[in-house]
Amino acid sequence: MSKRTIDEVEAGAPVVDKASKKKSKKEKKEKKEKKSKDVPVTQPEDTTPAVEGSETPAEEKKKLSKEERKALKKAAKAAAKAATSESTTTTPEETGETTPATSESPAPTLSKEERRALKKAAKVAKSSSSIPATNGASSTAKVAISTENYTQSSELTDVPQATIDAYMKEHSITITDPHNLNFRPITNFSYLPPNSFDFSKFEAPTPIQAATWPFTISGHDCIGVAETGSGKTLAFSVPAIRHIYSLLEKNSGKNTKSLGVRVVVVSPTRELAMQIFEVVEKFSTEAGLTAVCVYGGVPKDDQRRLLKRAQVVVATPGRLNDFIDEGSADLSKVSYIVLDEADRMLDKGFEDAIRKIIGSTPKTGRQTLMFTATWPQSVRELASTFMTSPVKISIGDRDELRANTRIKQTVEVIDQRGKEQRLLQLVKQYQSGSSANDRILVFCLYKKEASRIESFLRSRGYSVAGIHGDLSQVQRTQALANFKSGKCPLMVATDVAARGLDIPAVKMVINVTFPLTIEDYVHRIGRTGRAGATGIAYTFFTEHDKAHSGALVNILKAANQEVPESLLKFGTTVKKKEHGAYGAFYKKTEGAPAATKITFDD
Ligand SMILES: Nc1ncnc2c1ncn2[C@@H]1O[C@H](COP(=O)(O)OP(=O)(O)OP(=O)(O)O)[C@@H](O)[C@H]1O
Repeated sequence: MSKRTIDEVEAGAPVVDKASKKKSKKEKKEKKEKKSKDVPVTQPEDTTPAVEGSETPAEEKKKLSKEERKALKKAAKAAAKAATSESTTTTPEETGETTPATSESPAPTLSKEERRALKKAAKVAKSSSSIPATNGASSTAKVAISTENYTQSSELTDVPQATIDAYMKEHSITITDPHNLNFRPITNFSYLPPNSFDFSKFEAPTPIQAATWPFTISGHDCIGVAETGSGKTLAFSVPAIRHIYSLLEKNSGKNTKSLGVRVVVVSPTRELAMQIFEVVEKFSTEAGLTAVCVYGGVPKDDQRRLLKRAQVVVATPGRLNDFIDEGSADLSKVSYIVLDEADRMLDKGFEDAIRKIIGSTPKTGRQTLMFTATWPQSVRELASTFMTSPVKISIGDRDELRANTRIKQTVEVIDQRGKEQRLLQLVKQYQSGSSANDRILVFCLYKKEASRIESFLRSRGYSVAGIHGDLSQVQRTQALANFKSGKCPLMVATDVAARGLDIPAVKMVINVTFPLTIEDYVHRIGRTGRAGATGIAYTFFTEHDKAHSGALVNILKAANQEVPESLLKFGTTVKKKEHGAYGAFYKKTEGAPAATKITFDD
């Protein structure tokens, strides 16, 4: 439990009866003799947990002498100043946004009186019997939370702590929070701050939405890791729109057009960018905002024109950088940036493009979010260089690579030459009779291979859609639309379709050739079993893929799937994945603050 701070005390320490006041006086005298030089650790300045039924700050201050109040004020100022000067996230004057100071801020140098007042205030707070643990996830009493951009709803505060604990445990939610905030998960849409979002088609927020929203809405950097198909898009889209709302509130009088681009979401593929855009555009339009999707393979003119008046941009890195280079994209006011499929975006192939995009946004006053289903060690160090004291939230044990457990995985060790016939058998078996229109997604590794498999299936009478890099964007978009609508329930794709695509009711994924990385395997099979559904995945494994056998065995075991003997024969050693710049091992940043890690796994 973190120490209570001056902010918390000012925000509302509880009523103190005479007896405790007397005791407090006595303790104060004893402490005074000890002359301790310690100063309580400061909390982030926008974190002001108030205790239910507590006093107002003014009432609380009455309990201190005039000099003590004065010293207290001075101490608070000094603490705030020290915290602000340490924090790398500063407030853009224009928006007046929150500046989350970090718990790593050093204790300021205080005078003797200030220290005394601070101690007294801390003691007054401590002497109350109704002070809960300050960590919302594990405390035993109700805590009302209020920060500049987020106030926990009173209904959520009223939820019994046992219910919150049960929710955290049921969904294996792990929050690593360097700020020691006490946010409860937003387990019901009605607990969100007032908004005009239409959530009517959903019952409740998914765990990644529930757990990240308080942190993202309140303006903190955040890494969200949750299984494929778990609703990460809404997890970052809802706070994105709220972010602009709060900018508008703070800039009342300004119209939306003069805001410029404030929100950027970057995605690794064009199709995923378009899919995210569909979600974001709906919310943006409802809020009277303009969103634009910027991606390659299509003419630039329309995108360029929309960029001039957009507040929200969803983009693939290449095209966005083109626009930055030609001066059509001004990212100098961006204050909310999301890397979706963050580990892919930080991978070698995209790293430079991402550096350039992030480098075009303001260094300070920017909220940076990263979302993914896979979070390999190899990218964590690099990620931290783009973020300020991020809160890390994972659903399930995601420090180790995990596949969605609702997907039934079957691995068949096979001879290279037998792949086509086995593929045909499976398609026949799963697309027959009443299941004739069930969607099957077939993954290949290479574009040429995808074309060949597509032709092969077509030659056997199947209507097949294809999506890979050798096709024009128009062909790709059409193929995906046909697959989504069910017009063409069989699609052959390369890894361009592996990540993020949310295609309704894909019954089965077949990996004809194993992907380049084990993370891609998890993403590929994650095209099925989405939003709580079940799914099936078949993977052909050959001698050529043996470097992946150990990692694949681990994935299968962790998801309680059968591990074939024939796969074990290839060995169980897992090769560490390396990042060119950071090597195979993630090294903790020297001097980083110890974060609070709350794990609810059994
Ligand atoms: N609260 C909710 N309740 C039920 N379904 C939801 C909820 N939020 C989102 N969904 C649906 O869940 C599906 C998957 O969501 P989404 O595509 O955001 O998953 P994801 O976590 O980003 O997956 P991936 O890791 O594959 O990118 C979508 O169809 C979306 O509409």
